Amino acid sequence: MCEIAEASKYVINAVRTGDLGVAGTSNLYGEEQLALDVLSDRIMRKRLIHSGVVCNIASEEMDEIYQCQASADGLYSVAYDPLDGSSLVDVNLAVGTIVSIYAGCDLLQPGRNQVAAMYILYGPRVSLVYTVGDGVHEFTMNNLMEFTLTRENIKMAPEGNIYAPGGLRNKYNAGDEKFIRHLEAKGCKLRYSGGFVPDINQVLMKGKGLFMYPALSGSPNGKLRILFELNPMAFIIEHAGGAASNGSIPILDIVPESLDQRAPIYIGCKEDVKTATSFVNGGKQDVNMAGSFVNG
Ligand SMILES: O=P(O)(O)OC[C@H]1O[C@](O)(COP(=O)(O)O)[C@@H](O)[C@@H]1O
Ligand SMILES: [Mg+2]
Ligand SMILES: [Mg+2]
Repeated sequence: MCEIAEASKYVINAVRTGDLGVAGTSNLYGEEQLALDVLSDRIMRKRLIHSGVVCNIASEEMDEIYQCQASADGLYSVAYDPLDGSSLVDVNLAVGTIVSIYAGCDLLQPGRNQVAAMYILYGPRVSLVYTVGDGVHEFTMNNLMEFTLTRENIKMAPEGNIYAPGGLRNKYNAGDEKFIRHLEAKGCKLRYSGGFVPDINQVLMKGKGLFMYPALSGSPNGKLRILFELNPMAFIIEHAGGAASNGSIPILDIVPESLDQRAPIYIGCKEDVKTATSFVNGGKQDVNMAGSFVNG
């Protein structure tokens, strides 16, 4: 984890001053890679190899698992998104690195088996949030580029009034649309940046609210990736007292079958996630066209 923290210093340097162009290659999702995606991936991989404690690595920007060492003895495997939200760098919005860590060599395990998860947020300040299953803690980078502890044992309220909804709303299914109307009728504030790391960080640090990226028409599994994005964030949010669901089961209980598997997600305060899933599953509440809601 210290090696990852070190790597983030090079990633933030690349974000601040690096080439904003495309790399001319595409990743395993067929998405065009930016030069910054490729560089951040290389920085992370190099540090993880250098750590000497990693056997397998998988990343959003690599086509297959990279084996650092063959033996699993006392070693860890790491899945990561080196530069989440990279298409926001050119408009100077916040981006981040997301990391998931397992003991041994197997990366296709339910997220609940993670031994640690962390993210680094490159915003106006650089912060690092992690859990090893014993509380969620935040470090902030100081002017010497050292991380100092700024918040310990971060906890979320049972429900909140912020929502961050991803995906085109005209592609939402009826349950998700009703849920959004329910939030609007309740007076919740829309706060969506388009970067998963800052959007999750906001919900976690304010301690209230929910992020969702639901199934869309034509994309039944939404957009976000289980291994590189959803599992680490779900692990952190659950350890802060929140919840994360794909609409039916906890994200952390999904057994992944492939590296590139995606899932819909509702993540944040426990009660908010519960309400979201009840709407998605055609629950009790209904909202009329004017936006006020009625029980039915
Ligand atoms: O542009 P949309 O559809 O709102 O999607 C936003 C989501 O896509 C992402 O940018 C995907 O991540 P990458 O930049 O790593 O591809 C997330 O950070 C964010 O939550
Ligand atoms: Mg990503
Ligand atoms: Mg990415």
